[in-house]
Amino acid sequence: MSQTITEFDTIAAISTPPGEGAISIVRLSGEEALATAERVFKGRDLSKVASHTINYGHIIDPDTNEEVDEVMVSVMLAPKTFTREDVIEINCHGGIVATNRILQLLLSHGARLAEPGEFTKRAFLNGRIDLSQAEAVMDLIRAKTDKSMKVALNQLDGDLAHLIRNLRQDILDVLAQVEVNIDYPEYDDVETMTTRLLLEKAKDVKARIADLLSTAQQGKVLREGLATAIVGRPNVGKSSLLNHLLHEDKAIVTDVAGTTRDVIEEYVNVKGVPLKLVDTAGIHDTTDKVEKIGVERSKQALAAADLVLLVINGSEPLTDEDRTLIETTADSKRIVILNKTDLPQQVDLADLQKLVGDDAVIATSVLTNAGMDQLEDKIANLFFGGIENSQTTVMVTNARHIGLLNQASQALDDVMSGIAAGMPVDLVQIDMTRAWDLLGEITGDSVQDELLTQLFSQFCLGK
Ligand SMILES: Nc1nc2c(c(=O)[nH]1)N(C=O)[C@@H](CNc1ccc(C(=O)N[C@@H](CCC(=O)O)C(=O)O)cc1)CN2
Ligand SMILES: Nc1nc2c(ncn2[C@@H]2O[C@H](COP(=O)(O)OP(=O)(O)OP(=O)(O)O)[C@@H](O)[C@H]2O)c(=O)[nH]1
Ligand SMILES: [Mg+2]
Repeated sequence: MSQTITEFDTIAAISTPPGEGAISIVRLSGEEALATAERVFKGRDLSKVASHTINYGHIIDPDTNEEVDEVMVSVMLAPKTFTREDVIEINCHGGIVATNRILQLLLSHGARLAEPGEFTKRAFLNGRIDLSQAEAVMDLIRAKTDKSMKVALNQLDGDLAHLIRNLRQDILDVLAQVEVNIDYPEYDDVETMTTRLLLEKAKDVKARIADLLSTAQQGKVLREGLATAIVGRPNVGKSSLLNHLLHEDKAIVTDVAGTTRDVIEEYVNVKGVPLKLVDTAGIHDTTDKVEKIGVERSKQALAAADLVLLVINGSEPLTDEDRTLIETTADSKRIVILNKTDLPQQVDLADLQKLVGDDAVIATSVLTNAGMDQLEDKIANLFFGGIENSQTTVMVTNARHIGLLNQASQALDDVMSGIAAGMPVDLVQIDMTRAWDLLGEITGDSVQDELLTQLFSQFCLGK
């Protein structure tokens, strides 16, 4: 589909964030991009300048002759452009008014407002990038850590696409071989030979898909952040811990129990692991109306968490509430933190270890910093075994890709069980072809229009 020549109208959008800034970019793409820009630009004759040049001049409203802004205009002619179409970028003074007026002028002189992601969609439809690369553009913009940016960048460079293409090619090769065997049988046992070929390839491709899927858990965390709930009784130091991990005094900390009344959410980068950190109101029985709602929300955050940091105050004896929390979080991935170890201790570390079970307890003092580094290491190791240093660069980070890989793996299982059950080769072929199709949806080689529309609609405007 990426090879078909399609006619596109000329689109325009503001490609920089809305609001005040030093410079804003209004971007145009399509056959009429140059002509549209020329209608509102006074300066050098843009139709005569070399491609890939930037040109000083003014934007003038041709209907009123009014000067709108002083600008620099980049002229990039097809095909060596972001969309493979003619692209014009107007670099204007940042600020909402001038930028919007320029966009409006372009819209009334030949361009249409781009849909979100439409520039990137064109890069895909015109064959410059595949679908996984287009999706990587968005991941790159939303990346929260160096590592997640690197993974997205590799995907943008086509690493995942390359891997998927290899898998598809291998399947195609074996399907072609099967056809030949069926059409020109050279041996009597051609059926056995052919099923063996299919079986071996199904096993091989399935194993390679499994490798990719094994990166998915990490990949998803890199993309979305690990939902981490800090829970514990009131006043144990939850908000202090959040502030410490953030390196910022975000949450209010006081010695009054019940200080945090609502759930606070912040992204932090702990040794390369992006955490979506949720500070919660201390969980306990309360009659205070506001606090009660906070406690309910804490319980919800707890239920939604990928990781629980359960904080216990070592300077006070364990209470029933502590014990209940230890019990209710037992099935979650959790780290138990024995805090306030700078004060005289009322909780014995060894006893607590025993009570908690397998999980190591980390003794900390947010006040003196003791144990904090150990805690950060533990969080990082729990999920990645030190992903920051890992060499894996091809990672599956995208829920759509994960779903398709799982389905393809299932189709390969069907190939194998079909063969085991002695199904005729042409039926087995169908499952093998299905695996090939499903993998093609990742790269967009076989993909439905609605899916494209839905995917690109999640993009930023002007991207
Ligand atoms: N001003 C500006 N900055 C930008 C972008 C943009 O569109 N405009 N980009 C938008 O995301 C990113 C850069 N990405 C780009 C990717 C490909 C091509 C491009 O023209 N590719 C051609 C030719 C490459 C070449 O000259 O060798 C191609 O691949 O055929 C341009 C930008 C980030 N910075
Ligand atoms: N000595 C000592 N005090 C601490 C430590 N961590 C927190 N505190 C103090 O304990 C008090 C409560 O801390 P917060 O972080 O507000 O506790 P919280 O768990 O968020 O409390 P609520 O929001 O009320 O549930 C504050 O006075 C903190 O300064 C610690 O490690 N040692
Ligand atoms: Mg608090």
